[in-house]
Amino acid sequence: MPSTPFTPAAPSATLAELFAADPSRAEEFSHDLGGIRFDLSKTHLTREAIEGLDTEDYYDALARLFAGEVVNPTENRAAEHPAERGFGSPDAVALAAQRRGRMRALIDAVEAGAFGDITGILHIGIGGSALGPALLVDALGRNERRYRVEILSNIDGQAVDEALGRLDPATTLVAIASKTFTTAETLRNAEAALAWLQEAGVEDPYGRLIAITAAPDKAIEFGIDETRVLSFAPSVGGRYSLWSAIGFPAALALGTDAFEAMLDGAAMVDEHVAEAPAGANLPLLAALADLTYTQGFGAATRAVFAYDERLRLLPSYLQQLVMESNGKSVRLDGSPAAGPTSAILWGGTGTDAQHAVFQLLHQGTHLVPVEFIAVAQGTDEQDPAHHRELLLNCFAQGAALMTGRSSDDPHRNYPGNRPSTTILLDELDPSSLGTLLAFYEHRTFAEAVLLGINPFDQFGVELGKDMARAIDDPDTRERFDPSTRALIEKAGL
Ligand SMILES: O=P(O)(O)OC[C@H]1O[C@H](O)[C@H](O)[C@@H](O)[C@@H]1O
Repeated sequence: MPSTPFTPAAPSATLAELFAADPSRAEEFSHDLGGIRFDLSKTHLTREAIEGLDTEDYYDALARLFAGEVVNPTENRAAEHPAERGFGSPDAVALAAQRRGRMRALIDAVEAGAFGDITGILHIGIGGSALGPALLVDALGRNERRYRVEILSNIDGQAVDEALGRLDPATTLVAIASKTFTTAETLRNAEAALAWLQEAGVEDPYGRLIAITAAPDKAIEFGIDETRVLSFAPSVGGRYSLWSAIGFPAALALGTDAFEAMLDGAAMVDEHVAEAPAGANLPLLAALADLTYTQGFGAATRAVFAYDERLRLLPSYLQQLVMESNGKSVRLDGSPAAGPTSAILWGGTGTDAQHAVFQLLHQGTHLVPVEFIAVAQGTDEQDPAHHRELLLNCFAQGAALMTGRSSDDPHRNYPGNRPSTTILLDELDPSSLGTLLAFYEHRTFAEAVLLGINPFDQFGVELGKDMARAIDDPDTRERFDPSTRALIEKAGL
């Protein structure tokens, strides 16, 4: 990890000037990988900034990541999610493959009718145990999903009722997904699902439960038979876990071949970062652009807009990946971070967002680097005219942000010079989605290395959990502040 923090400066040239100075800019700053065009040319990245980047620490850290060394020192752990895709120590790769074989066998058993006539799956999990599977199923299983999949995350009883209401207890499997198998929301919702099966008179309700966890003993303690516990390595972080058994509902709904294709698509990025020189290493370039905006330009946020309904869950998936990883204030050695770390990631879908939040992007006082994600090929079912307009809108927004339009009337003046990255997938399929998500993982990792922070712990979420326990106990509740005590009283708790 770097001993001096990396702080890129904002280049003085505008985007228009950068394009004017270099006729090959569009080409030079666009790269293709796994059927995806990554166009970074409308950012303020410059050849000088790339050449000036000291990448020794990054490639060292990458080698340690792939070797299964401890890259998460605050928890004394490796981060072995790439092993799920074949990149890691031989032991980790072999173990991941063996566990995937068990998942496949369980899916085969479901299909062979071992659980009766199953038509739906209730996947209970939260955070990294829900966002990835939800995205995969929503993005890839809209037209050909083989099972009805409901993802239940929130502790809110309304969410429980709604999810259960869409399923038939007689033909539903319940997957309880929790890395730790201690998460309060997930366990509470699992109890509710079990009661639902019992009340419906299902003969062997426990026999319908599947556990997905890195703590198999706890799942067995819960009452789930060992044969139905799918495990994954504790060194796979929650927000990096969709490649493991956490992806079970997607593998079931989309088929194991599709799931494997997604892993292969992700492996392309592992291979890319390991081999590409810095000037062509896409996640590293994107991380450099990110830091140029947070540190050089003082941008607090970064916005991601999916110009494809199938990717509408991408922003929320990325929020956890990016902000839980790099939303830190201290460096690896505990010293304060030298400047801003992760941008606040937000976003939505195009074209909806154009009619809601783009005003601020075009004329507001905040600089917001924007990311557009689009798919060149629409679905077979879709009217091509709609898809054409969707894409044209997407590209028009990037152009408008960059070029602006001057007017003597300040209200009608568009300053331009507002950056965007465009990620254009040839088509959306398991492989390209795997590539896209692994690109974001590696970008987040590269950014952490350049900042000298640990992207793999998340102590920030623990305090609230402790307080939630303490607030439920009348003895410790008394020690809470007057505002909180008054709220509890007002709510009648
Ligand atoms: O999978 P689990 O152990 O149930 O954890 C679920 C989620 O909750 C935690 O609070 C963490 O912030 C997340 O990183 C994690 O994905």
